[in-house]
Amino acid sequence: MSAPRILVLDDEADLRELLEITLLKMGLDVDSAATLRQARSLFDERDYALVLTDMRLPDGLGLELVREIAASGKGTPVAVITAYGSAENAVVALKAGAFDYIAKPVALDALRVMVRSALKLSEGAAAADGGAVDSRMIGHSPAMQSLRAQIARLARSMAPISITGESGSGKELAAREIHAQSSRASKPFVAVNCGAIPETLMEAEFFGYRKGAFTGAAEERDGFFQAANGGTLMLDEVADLPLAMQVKLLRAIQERRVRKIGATSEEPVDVRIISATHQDLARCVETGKFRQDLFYRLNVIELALPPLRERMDDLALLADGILNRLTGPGQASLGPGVLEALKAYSFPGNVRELENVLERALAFANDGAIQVGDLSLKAARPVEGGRSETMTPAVAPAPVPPPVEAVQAPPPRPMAAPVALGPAELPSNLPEYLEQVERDIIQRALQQTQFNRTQAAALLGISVRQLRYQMQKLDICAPDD
Ligand SMILES: Nc1ncnc2c1ncn2[C@@H]1O[C@H](COP(=O)(O)OP(=O)(O)OP(=O)(O)O)[C@@H](O)[C@H]1O
Repeated sequence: MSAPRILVLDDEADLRELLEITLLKMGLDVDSAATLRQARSLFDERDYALVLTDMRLPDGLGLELVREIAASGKGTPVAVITAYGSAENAVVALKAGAFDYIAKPVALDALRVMVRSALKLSEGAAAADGGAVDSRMIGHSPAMQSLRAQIARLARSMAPISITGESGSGKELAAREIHAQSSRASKPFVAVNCGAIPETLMEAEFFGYRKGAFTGAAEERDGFFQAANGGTLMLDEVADLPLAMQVKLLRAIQERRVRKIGATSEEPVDVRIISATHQDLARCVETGKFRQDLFYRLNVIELALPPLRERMDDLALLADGILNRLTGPGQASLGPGVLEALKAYSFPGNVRELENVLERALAFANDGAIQVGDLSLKAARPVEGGRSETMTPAVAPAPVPPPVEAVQAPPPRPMAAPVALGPAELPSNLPEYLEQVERDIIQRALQQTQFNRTQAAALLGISVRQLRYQMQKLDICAPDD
């Protein structure tokens, strides 16, 4: 079998030669061109495993070739070579359908990594992995079909993706799916909840540290970037990143290099970034909470997940899939009227809430047959500012109590409500009293939101990080802890 063939398009003879030699040494065949015209005619004649093009050419822009190849339907990955510091060009090329980019001066180690990644795509390795991916993503609604098609397309590129969608709508699941269908599938997928890391630990967590870099650094440790090397790093709740960390992250993404705390040199990292948030990032930029340059970098391609209430056609399939996962195939079922009751509910907590509702209902159900009375659907309440008006009216909780002999619901978590004080009364121990009040309020918010920390934090007007910190301090556990 002949070696994969690469098309190199660059008008600088020196750089073209360097690229040719590097690729030949990798055992690949190379054709090269110095103008767009030559490249077009070569591309029409042959199939390439990768096209590598400079941006500025004597007879036009490399971007034109990117667009033409994307429209050709051949599925050939194209990577662009951008001038040093012209991050904007890279973003434009990625948006136009480029698979990846590499900045001048071309670092040969990074070039090799990129080429190998492109080859995996061309060899169909990704298709083999991706096609047979054991997908957990359920749904046949038009919204889900379009989402699947977008995921398949995005999996073939290195472009940073920003996933938006309400809490529990499946943002992390979609990110995992993109990774699983990509040429990076055999490498790690690392998901980081940016809202859960204390600010003081952020740099160490993201970039790692050398032994002795600070008090307590007894061993050298990798950060998230090193852990995700070769794979995908998902930055969940990215809007919660403090501004100082945003600067460092932008640098790491742009340079594709990170420096461990205490290290004197940087190390290259090959990581695809997927970010997610349930907040409006553009709005965060307007209010100065999020850096515009980082927003621009992360938001190259946006993937919007529909809320569950906008794809109720999927409800039966989803319920089936969730019940199968919880009890095993065919062990649980929905009784008369249950699906209708679920469909009439607005699911502010989306698929996660559906999972919780079904799990709880199962605890009440006889022999796995869930009845309307086993569902306890909450009155809808606003999830975040401004969202509530889009919700459909909620169903009142069904009045039928579970039969006495039914499986007992899990015992409620102990809630030490604070002792109410009379108007003239003072607590004998103020810190203890305040702790009790705080614990009681946090527990109530968590129970109201079925332990969805993001929603509970929003209800209480604090960040998820603050909520996690308080939960830890007050020793409040969620069922999934
Ligand atoms: N289409 C789907 N099919 C099956 N399960 C799904 C689907 N979408 C979401 N889920 C499930 O719902 C739960 C929540 O999904 P996920 O964690 O991906 O949501 P999220 O949007 O990232 O939530 P958050 O905003 O709180 O981080 C998970 O258990 C996930 O497996």
